Order: sequence, then C-alpha cells, then structure tokens
Amino acid sequence: MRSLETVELTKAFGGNVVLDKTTVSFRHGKVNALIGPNGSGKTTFFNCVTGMIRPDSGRVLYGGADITRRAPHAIARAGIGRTFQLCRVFPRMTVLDNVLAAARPANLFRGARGRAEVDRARGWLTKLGIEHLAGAEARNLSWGQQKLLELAGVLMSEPETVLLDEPAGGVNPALLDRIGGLVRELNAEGRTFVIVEHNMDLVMSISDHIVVFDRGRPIAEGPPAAIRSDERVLGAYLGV
Ligand SMILES: Nc1ncnc2c1ncn2[C@@H]1O[C@H](COP(=O)(O)OP(=O)(O)OP(=O)(O)O)[C@@H](O)[C@H]1O
Repeated sequence: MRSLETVELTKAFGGNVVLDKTTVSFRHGKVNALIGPNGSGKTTFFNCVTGMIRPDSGRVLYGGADITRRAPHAIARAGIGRTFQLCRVFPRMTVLDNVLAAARPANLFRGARGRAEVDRARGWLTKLGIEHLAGAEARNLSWGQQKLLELAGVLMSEPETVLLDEPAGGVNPALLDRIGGLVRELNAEGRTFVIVEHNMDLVMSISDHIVVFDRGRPIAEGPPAAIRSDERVLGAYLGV
C-alpha cells in the first residue's frame, strides 16, 4: 500500500509557483525524508497535505482515498499527524496539560479528562523521556524538550503517519540522538514517518527513503546511499 501520495499538486502565492505539479509518493511503514534547499516548498507541501492551506490544483491521496481539501481535523482523523517547524505548545500550561490539550481541546478545561487519558499522556511523556517534566510549565523546557512535548501531543491521536517539520532544528546534539532513536523506535512499532530536515547526518542515518525537492518538484528519490551521490542533488544544494 502507498501511504501518502500527491498527484500534480500545485500551489502558487501570487506569481510565485511553490509547488509545481508535484507528483510524489512516500513509502508506507517506512521512515521517509523530504529534503531540498531553503524555499523549495517542503513546508508548503506539508501544509497542503494536512489541509492547512488549499492547493490550487492536484490531489492528495492517503491509503488510496482522496483527502484533498479536507479540513485539518478530518485529515488528522484519517491518520496523519504533524509537528511544526516553530513548535506549537502552550507556554504557560504544564507539560502534562499540553499533551492532554493536544489530544482533545476540551481538555483545556480542567476536569474534562479521564484517568485513562492521563495515563496515556504520561505514557507518551515516559516514552519520549520527559515524564519528569510533567508538572513544569512548557516555557521552562529547552527547545528540544518542547519539540518532544509537541510530538507527545501529536502521538496522543495515535497517528498512523507522522509528518515532522525540522525535528532537529535548533536542538542540542544529545537530544538529537534521542529524536533519531525515537523515530526509529516508533517506526518499528508500525508508524510511517515523513520528515522535513536539513540535518543531513540525521536524515542519512534514520531514513529508508529520501525524496529531494528543488523548486517544488521532486528531482531525485531513493535510499540514502543513492541520494548522497546523486549529481542532481549535489547540483541543487551546492549549485555545481
Ligand atoms: N503563506 C505564504 N504566503 C506567501 N508566500 C509563501 C507562503 N508560504 C510560503 N511561501 C513562499 O513559498 C516558498 C517556499 O516556502 P516553504 O516554506 O514551503 O519552503 P521550504 O522548502 O519549507 O523552506 P525551508 O527549508 O527554508 O523551511 C518561499 O518562497 C516562501 O516565501
């Protein structure tokens, strides 16, 4: 089965064509990476796939079903979760409350949460190694810890496919290793990943399949070893 694919997906902002009939598919059950130079349309691609912005034309298919232009919550319900480049957490809420609120906005009001949900939230915090911070306000966490917190919130919805937008951006090397390890672990448990990332060491070490964008189009795809030596990729990145 193909997990996530797009067919001639197109999006322009004014005259700036950011996604240009982008046809691409990601591997179900694998760790996929989406890489490309700054401005090549990676985040816009995520935004179109998750319903945050409307593509001008083309289709988004998930497990064969057409999810183009569905609302973000409907796409999340279909099994696709995502994190954001600029990490979305509530800074003055505790870590635990953040995770609960991510699962269900009603949890923003205390008392609306069940015991089972709290246990599940703590379970994710433990898995991600930040359980000891459950009672801390999110704003007191390091940037990398906030990214783990955001991921815990996404995992509360039990997504089958997780889109990560620059998980390593601004994260210290120790946490970087943990994030890489977690991706592999969650993948081994059956989750598909699509990861936008500039840290090539991380991309090369955790990906099964890499898609390279240049100006909103895939110019190469394949396993890390093939991408590393692909001349089109070197050209797009280094201008050679
Ligand atoms: N809401 C918007 N309105 C206007 N232009 C936008 C908008 N969102 C993105 N763009 C433009 O689309 C282009 C692609 O941006 P996008 O963020 O998708 O690229 P990217 O590959 O994710 O870049 P980076 O690696 O730097 O995060 C850029 O030229 C950007 O200025």
